[in-house]
Amino acid sequence: MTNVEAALALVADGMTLGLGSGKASEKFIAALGDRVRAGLRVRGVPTSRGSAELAARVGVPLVELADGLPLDITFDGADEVDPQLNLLKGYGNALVREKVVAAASGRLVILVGPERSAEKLVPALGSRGKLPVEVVAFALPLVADRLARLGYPADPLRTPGGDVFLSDNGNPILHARVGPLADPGALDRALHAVPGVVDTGLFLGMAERVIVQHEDGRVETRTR
Ligand SMILES: O=C(CO)[C@H](O)[C@H](O)COP(=O)(O)O
Repeated sequence: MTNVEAALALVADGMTLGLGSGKASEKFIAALGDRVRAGLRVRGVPTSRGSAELAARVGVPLVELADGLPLDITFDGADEVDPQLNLLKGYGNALVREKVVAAASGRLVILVGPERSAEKLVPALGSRGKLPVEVVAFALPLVADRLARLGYPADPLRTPGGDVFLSDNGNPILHARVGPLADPGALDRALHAVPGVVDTGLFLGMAERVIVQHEDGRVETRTR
């Protein structure tokens, strides 16, 4: 059994599902498409243009968030998972829509691995060194300055051509250089207090379970 198969076992006919972004989510969406073509009736709310395109290609019916509320389960990936199942997300730049869709769901189930699973299971969030923060373009200098004062220098993500990258929401994303965070909740609150911050990659107290596929193929489910 793979972590995707373990996740699919949670899906029932008639559910409305949040569809995450990134490689783990893409595997889930592709496998969900197989089930839909075999007769499963579900609807999906995508968290990025990429997930929407893949879901449409594999035959998963999509609905707008307004027509999907309340969602039953969101399946997504993560960049870091701490022992309490707090998450750091957004290396794939879909953090705002991912957090909105997760918050609109009764349950958030996270798929990790097999790629980089050992690296992603961290003792403290921030261990991989990067925290994405989406901001309103006008506020970029202010938020970068506040981050630097907090001890986390940050630069906007750029395209290969050197332009400031814009998310699906049309906003820049600052990548703050962080280390293991002693109090991620305090940092999240401090950042949300800065005008122009749209959201951070800290998903605290949101995940119900994390289904890890270790590099040796073993599947482990962690619940909160
Ligand atoms: O937060 C995300 C995108 O914004 C992804 O869920 C996260 O980056 C994990 O992606 P992958 O499954 O490709 O490792």
